[in-house]
Amino acid sequence: MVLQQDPKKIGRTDISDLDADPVVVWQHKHYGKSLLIAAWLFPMCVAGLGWGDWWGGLVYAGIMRACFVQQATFCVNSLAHWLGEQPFDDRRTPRDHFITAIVTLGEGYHNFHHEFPSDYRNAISWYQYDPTKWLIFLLSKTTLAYDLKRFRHNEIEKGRLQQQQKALDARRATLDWGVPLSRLPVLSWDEFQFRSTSGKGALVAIAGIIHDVTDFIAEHPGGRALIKGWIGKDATAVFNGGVYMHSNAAHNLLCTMRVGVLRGGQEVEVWKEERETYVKDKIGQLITNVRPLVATADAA
Ligand code: HEM
Repeated sequence: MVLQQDPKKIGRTDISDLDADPVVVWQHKHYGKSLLIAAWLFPMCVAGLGWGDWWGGLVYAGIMRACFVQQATFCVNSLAHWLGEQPFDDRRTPRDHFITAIVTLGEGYHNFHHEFPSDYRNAISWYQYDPTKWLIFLLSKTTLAYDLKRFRHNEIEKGRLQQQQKALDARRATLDWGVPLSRLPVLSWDEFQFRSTSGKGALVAIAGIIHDVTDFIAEHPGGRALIKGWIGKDATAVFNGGVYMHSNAAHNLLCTMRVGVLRGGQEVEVWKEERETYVKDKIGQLITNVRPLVATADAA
């Protein structure tokens, strides 16, 4: 910011969008004059015409700029890396924060700017304080159209959703979802049945996963008999609507009882038989009467 850079060394940036924008081109051409008017003459006239204090306005404008605006601008490189969140990408350091935005006239929503550097905005939501966004939106339709074309709403939403997903994943990791499938032993169907009958736990297979329900039999809201009747068997269908469509909470509870995975996936015993679980469709073909399975394994 304080040294004259050699463009040959640092390379050039494509500013065709800015060149195409009459407002930006006008401001660039009349930079010195607009600076004098906006930074000095305008505050001087407000104080002079309003209260007859011409010098006061001038001094105030100078002090404000020296003490506040210029210092505040550098908050982008300090506060913005310290306060707030990173709603678009957490690999880059700048963060979004309302306080920093107020101090820096909108620059505090810097995380967006780093993710989409060619978009002129810092903040994108209407309620976020970014005067540049409002000004350019009002004055220059061309810049807006150019940027929106390149950085579609879709891409911005993806970034937002990813961050929300990360936050959810972090919360999710604090809860017990049972032993991950990858760490469970793989058992054959015969092994599963042998263990169930030889007193090595009350095992029930559901959706290809073996669960030890020993401690839960007495607590089962559907009664002991129903759950006991499925020890050593595949209860996928009955658990998922064949007898009772269990809630998400029941699926989550089930996950905490996992002890193994069935080799070859699930054996849906009920579906092998032609029982009342099958109904005929309009053209007379047999279709299953059981509602679609809830992916129990997904809970992990
Ligand atoms: C194997 C592990 C099982 C677990 C962890 C389990 C868990 C639960 C839970 C938590 C409920 C309360 C309602 C809900 O949250 O959906 C429930 C209700 C029920 N369960 Fe199970 N269940 C299991 C197996 C079974 C089996 C194999 C059957 C049937 C063959 C069955 C039949 C029922 C019925 C009929 C109810 C409803 C009780 C009522 O509302 O009066 N459950 N179960």
